[in-house]
Amino acid sequence: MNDEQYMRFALQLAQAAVGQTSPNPVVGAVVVKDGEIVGFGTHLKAGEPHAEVHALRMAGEKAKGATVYVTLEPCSHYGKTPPCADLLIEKEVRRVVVATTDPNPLVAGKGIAKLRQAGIAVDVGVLKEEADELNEMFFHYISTKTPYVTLKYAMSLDGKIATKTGESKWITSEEARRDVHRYRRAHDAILVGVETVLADDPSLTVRLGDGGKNPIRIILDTRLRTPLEAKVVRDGETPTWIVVGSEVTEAQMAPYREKNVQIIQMNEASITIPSLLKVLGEKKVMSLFVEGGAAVHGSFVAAKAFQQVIAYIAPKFIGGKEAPSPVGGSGFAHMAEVMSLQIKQVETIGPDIKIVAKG
Ligand SMILES: Nc1c(/N=C/[C@H](O)[C@H](O)[C@H](O)COP(=O)(O)O)[nH]c(=O)[nH]c1=O
Ligand SMILES: Nc1c(N[C@@H]2O[C@H](COP(=O)(O)O)[C@@H](O)[C@H]2O)[nH]c(=O)[nH]c1=O
Ligand SMILES: [Zn+2]
Repeated sequence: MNDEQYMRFALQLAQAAVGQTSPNPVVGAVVVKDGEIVGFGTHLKAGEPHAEVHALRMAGEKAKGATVYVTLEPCSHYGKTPPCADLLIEKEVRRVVVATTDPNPLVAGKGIAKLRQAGIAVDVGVLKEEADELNEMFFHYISTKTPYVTLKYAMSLDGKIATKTGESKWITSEEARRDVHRYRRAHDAILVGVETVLADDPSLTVRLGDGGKNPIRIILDTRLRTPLEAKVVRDGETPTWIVVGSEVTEAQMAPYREKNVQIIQMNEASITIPSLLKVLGEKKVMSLFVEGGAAVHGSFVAAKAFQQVIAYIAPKFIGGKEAPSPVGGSGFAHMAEVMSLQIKQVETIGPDIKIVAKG
């Protein structure tokens, strides 16, 4: 096997933990000695050992003089765990192959420098694109301190997200909805507007597909209109945060606090997206899955405050001038102002189409 094949294995190991390591990145590591894989590991959970620690522990004595493949630059700082660069030096590995550097200001090239100062050969950039893609949410968060934002909507072939009477169950198939739940699991938080809560009474949990942890549920609700009997308030499945404007009174909030709902009060009468993202970033929300509805998507698009869009299109016609389309709000008046995206992926899921676009 060559460098790329060993790194591909390390990437697969990292991929296995996607959605479970926040606020840390996913990382995989493989130890090779005389053409034989003698150790491998992945970072499973923030605060637990890093990928390199698991791989070197498994390699034991064979780590000496070995080559180590790791999908992210070995850390060089004392976070919740000791630095991996020091461990690699202590185990006297001969060579380290790194897919991509770590933009975390605490690391950012220091890990590689430390290894080279200790006389260890370091090569950087093997399968860099794949490694960057794997941690694009972490990299965005660690460099902007605001969550990586994914917008998601499901619409009919004629561009409607509900009928004119507000019905929307279901537009897309079970398979497409299962795919959505995998995105819910991979994000720290899921966000909808109070109109969606009033129309669908959604639970916003990860139920279909292969399980995984529930994201925090965030409801944009300027005047606190979320019903107390809504599932997101009373099901206790996962934390619910309701974001309200500055006019909401303590008396209005009290009944929600009693139900362990966290209220985030902005210091503006209306909620602006940039200030919301700043507050969520401070609360260590690294990634945000915005599931609509139209008004909420409208505010994120107007602020151009998202990194990717996942659109599901069902082969159905809903029709009707009043039936809502995915992005509401005031919209751009002129073509010169509209936002251009890049299509990254087009695939069919059951009877539906899925399109991934990047801002
Ligand atoms: N109506 C559809 C969607 N509707 C998405 C809504 O925002 C809301 O999340 C739904 O009511 C799902 O709620 P729950 O969390 O499953 O209880 N999303 C989809 O992907 N397809 C559809 O057909
Ligand atoms: N998960 C991971 C790394 N994560 C890096 O270390 C930081 C977390 O450090 P700590 O708080 O000690 O867990 C995280 O922000 C990221 O920069 N580094 C690695 O060498 N290998 C790993 O497996
Ligand atoms: Zn580390």
